[in-house]
Amino acid sequence: MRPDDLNGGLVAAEAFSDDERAAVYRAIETRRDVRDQFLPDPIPDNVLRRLLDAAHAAPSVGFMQPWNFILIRDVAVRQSAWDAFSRANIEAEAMFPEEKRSTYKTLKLEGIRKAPLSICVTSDPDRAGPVVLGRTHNSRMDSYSTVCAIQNLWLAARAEGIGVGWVSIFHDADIRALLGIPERVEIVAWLCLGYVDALYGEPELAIKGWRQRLALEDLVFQDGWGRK
Ligand SMILES: Cc1cc2c(cc1C)N(C[C@H](O)[C@H](O)[C@H](O)COP(=O)(O)O)c1[nH]c(=O)[nH]c(=O)c1N2
Repeated sequence: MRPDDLNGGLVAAEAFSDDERAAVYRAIETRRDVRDQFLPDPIPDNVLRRLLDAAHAAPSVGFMQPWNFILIRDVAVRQSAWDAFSRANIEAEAMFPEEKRSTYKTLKLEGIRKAPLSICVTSDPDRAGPVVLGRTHNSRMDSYSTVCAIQNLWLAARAEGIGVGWVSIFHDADIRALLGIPERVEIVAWLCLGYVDALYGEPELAIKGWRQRLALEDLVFQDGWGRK
């Protein structure tokens, strides 16, 4: 819409109905990071398109839309990604204090081979030229934009009965080489996607005793850092 159009492009923005609002909060509250509950059923193209449309509707700094979505169904490619995860996960375990290592070892932290689809989400810092509106004073804003796209996809997937798991335990260089991603492009996420018929009611890491949800009251300050 051009700026001289009637209403300047504005459309009505009434609050959602009770049911619509409940659905939005339900998606937010029941979204989970999925590692093991994936069913093998493929995600139909039209459903995948809805998820990608949701991601592509995300806010982005200067409207730069820095994301790309590399769809990976190939079993051999997913196996190589799992190998990269597996090597890194051994290193990861050793980084924790000794008393946490045995618990760490019991955690399932990826679903790369079980989920029928992986999506590697990348962020291209050069998408909108060297000077980007809103990124002028903080160069990380393009990555943050891409994370917004991932969250949109994650929530839309919940509404579709599709689980999503974010995997970040790998050396970038391994995934970069595997998928031919240029050096200048940032790898933001490896996502595992598949239909699910069960989800944990709380974060799996909380249920398995790794870490509990913090009290919101402790995280909200009034008019300055630390002021309750
Ligand atoms: C940036 C980023 C990176 C990762 C994750 C998340 C995010 C936001 N999470 C999932 C994470 O553990 C999970 O979100 C929390 O434990 C909270 O659980 P729910 O997402 O509410 O189920 C995650 N989980 C996992 O098993 N392996 C991983 O490598 C990662 N990496």
